[in-house]
Amino acid sequence: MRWLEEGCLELLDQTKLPLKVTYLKCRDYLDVAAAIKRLAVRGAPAIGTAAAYGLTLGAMNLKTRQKEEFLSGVKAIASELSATRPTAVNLRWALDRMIKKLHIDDNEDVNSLRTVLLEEANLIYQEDIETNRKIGKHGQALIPNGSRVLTHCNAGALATAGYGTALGVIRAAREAGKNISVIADETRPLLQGARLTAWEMLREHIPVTLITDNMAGYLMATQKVDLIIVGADRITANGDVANKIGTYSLAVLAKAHNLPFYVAAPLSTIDMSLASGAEIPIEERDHTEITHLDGKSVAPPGVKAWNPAFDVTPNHLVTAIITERGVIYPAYLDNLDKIINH
Ligand SMILES: CSC[C@H]1O[C@H](OP(=O)(O)O)[C@H](O)[C@@H]1O
Repeated sequence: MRWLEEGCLELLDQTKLPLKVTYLKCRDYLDVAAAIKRLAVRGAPAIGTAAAYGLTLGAMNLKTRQKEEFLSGVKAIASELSATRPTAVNLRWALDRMIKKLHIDDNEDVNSLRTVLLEEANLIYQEDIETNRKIGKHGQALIPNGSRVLTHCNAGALATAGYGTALGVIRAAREAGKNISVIADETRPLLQGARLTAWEMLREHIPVTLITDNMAGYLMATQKVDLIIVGADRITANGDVANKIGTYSLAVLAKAHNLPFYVAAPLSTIDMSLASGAEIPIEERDHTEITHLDGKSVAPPGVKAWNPAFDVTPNHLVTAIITERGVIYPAYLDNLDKIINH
């Protein structure tokens, strides 16, 4: 994504990848909200960053010059953007951070507040890339040379402002000269692994092998993988992890096969207000994402389908959480508060 000087947000339309590289020009917050809802932009940090720019666009299009009216208008837009997807906490984190910027200096007029919002959105964007590089630096130390790394969904540059979280660790390991290969779960139903992770890796000549989700167990049983690394959409105070549906199954399999299971995520993904994963709102999406493939029905008409977009991996199945501040091991999670707030 990039902010264009004429005052619009340009988004790579991820629903069209890998076959088409096309861009959306968002000129109002409603364009961004629609893009988030249909996963044209997706991935916890990416939707937070896009929402920050969406709020900026909304504020620019508010006609009022009256400050109180402007502030309540911006807050209403933030609520609409926040409601687009319930699970990734980065969406709310980014919007809350933007709103907080509007109360610092009461002498600001509406126009200067618009500038404050754009500057904060740019900061969120730049910091996310820096954060991902730090996650990569800490995480690559855990990846032995020659590792075959299984990942799920897409936690790459496409899911962030750039560089990626789980794929950022892979990028950092390769930048450190390690010979790393990737195995990508296709990640039904929306195929983020097949369409997006494979695309990112191939573009950078990082060896990648695509598998269907139901092959992961046999891959581990036949010793064709050395470790698993995934992203996250929300991590609770006890270290439970919400991530793309299918992550929990991988974590159970990793435990059964005694393989390391790493989660790479920025601290903005950690929600200390929730004690455990049972409290995480899990997005349920339209059943046609399951019954149809590329617009064509693959199931008998009228069949019911259950389509939770995420699941929750309990902390005891997580080997470590890799953040920009370092690696957190579940056994020390009671220090999470100190790590986040030190
Ligand atoms: C870097 S966090 C990416 C995270 O978000 C994805 O979900 P979605 O594609 O529905 O936005 C998936 O859970 C990834 O791990």
